[in-house]
Amino acid sequence: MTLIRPDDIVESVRSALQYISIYHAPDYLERLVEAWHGEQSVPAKNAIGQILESARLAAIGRRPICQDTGMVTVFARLGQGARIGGDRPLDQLINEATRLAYLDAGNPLRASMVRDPLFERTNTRDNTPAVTHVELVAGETLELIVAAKGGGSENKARFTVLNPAASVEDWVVETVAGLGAGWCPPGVISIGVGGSAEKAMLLGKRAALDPIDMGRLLKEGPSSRIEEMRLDLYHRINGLGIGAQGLGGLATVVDVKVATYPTHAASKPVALIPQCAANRHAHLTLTGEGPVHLAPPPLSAFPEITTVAAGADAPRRVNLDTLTKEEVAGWKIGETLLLSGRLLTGRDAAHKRIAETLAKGEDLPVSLKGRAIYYVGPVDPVGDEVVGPAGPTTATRMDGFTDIMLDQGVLAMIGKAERGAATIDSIARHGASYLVAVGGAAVLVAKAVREARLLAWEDLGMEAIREFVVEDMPVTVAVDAAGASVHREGPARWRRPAPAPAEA
Ligand SMILES: O=C(O)C[C@H](O)C(=O)O
Repeated sequence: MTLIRPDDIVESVRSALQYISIYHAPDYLERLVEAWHGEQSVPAKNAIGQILESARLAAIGRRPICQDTGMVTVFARLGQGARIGGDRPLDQLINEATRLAYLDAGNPLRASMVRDPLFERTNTRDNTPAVTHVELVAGETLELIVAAKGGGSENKARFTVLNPAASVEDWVVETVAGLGAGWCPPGVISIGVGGSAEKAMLLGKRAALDPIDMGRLLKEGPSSRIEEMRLDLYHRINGLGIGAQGLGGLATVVDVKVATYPTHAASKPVALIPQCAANRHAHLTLTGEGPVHLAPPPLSAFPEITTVAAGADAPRRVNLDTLTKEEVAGWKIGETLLLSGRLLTGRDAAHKRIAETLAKGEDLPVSLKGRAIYYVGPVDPVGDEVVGPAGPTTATRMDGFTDIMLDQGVLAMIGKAERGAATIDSIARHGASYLVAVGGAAVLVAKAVREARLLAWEDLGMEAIREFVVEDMPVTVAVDAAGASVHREGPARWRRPAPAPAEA
């Protein structure tokens, strides 16, 4: 019987969490580079380029690839010939590892977990608890898959039970078409089919963490019906034209996974799990011989890409301190802007509190008139950093508050992913604009922040209101003052039929 020491589990998981926060998985990166080379849509290519540029900066600086350092999810397979020493349950050991990894003094990660999902939603401040799944298997080792799943992609998980004769492919393609871009494409779509409702979800979740092998499949062709289905879905989803960040383009997925399990004759449960550009996971096997540490990938795995054009193609520069409606009216969707000046920050919890404060007839702690607001929850800074990685959060969640914000005089909002129809109308009515930064390019965005200070509501943790002073922060105009939306027009322009199976 193998004895696995509890401290070895804590150390292995701690170190894996730090590792995956910093380094993109090389197999994902490889496909992303291919997607970048093949992308013909300029805004989408630029977005992929920013993710790649940011990935390299994260690896060099040993800082998180995304400000959303995720919810820790661990799949454990304990061999029945192995025993974990001590009397602390495995989930407690994993929580301890999470606490240590997220509070690491050299590379603190963002605490995103809230206790009590229904009411208070108070941040636990150390990103615990993790979500742990344990399976007992034959063997004498402990296998751990350690993942950190971002909230934006987790929010887009979907489940259905189809009739046995219905097409899984059609449901998947239709569902992805309606998901929007909050899951930060280009990424992986993972499908779990069969079992019971919860089994299908777990199949999909687990398969999302398998190695990316679509490059091989495209080259060699399918050798099973599942592989045929994966290729079909890959082409049909990319044919939707969603593209990187939903800006319209050729690359929406770099891989599609399908996992199955026997099911009831009356059922066809189907889970759809999107995996974002921060495709973080590590696979460890503990054999009883001490903790496992992963060797960092060589820097050559991270290509050098420069994304912001110079000279005649240089983007328009915008001074946020003197922003006017007249200036905003001149911006057109798809255009890149370089923002400089003072920028407010605020996301879900701050918006809710702003609405509650105004509803009570009280003054806000900061005037919103003429301001731009960035939907962000940054990582805490270390060393000489002004702010830690600080990419955008999904703007769609702020739609319900947009009228209130615009009525208060906000002129521009910055986030990621699409806005709803009513919000777009409201933006146009107010002569404002919605801009997008690239989700997954968090280190690159943070480099543009020259100063950061807390303005209000510190108790909201990473969701507090801050003021950034930015210099040349790159953004793309997503909704302009005339009410045009890049997330509507981009995908419509790049949508195309999937190639027939023989051409694929
Ligand atoms: O929480 C965040 O910073 C981002 C979130 O994962 C999102 O994609 O909306």
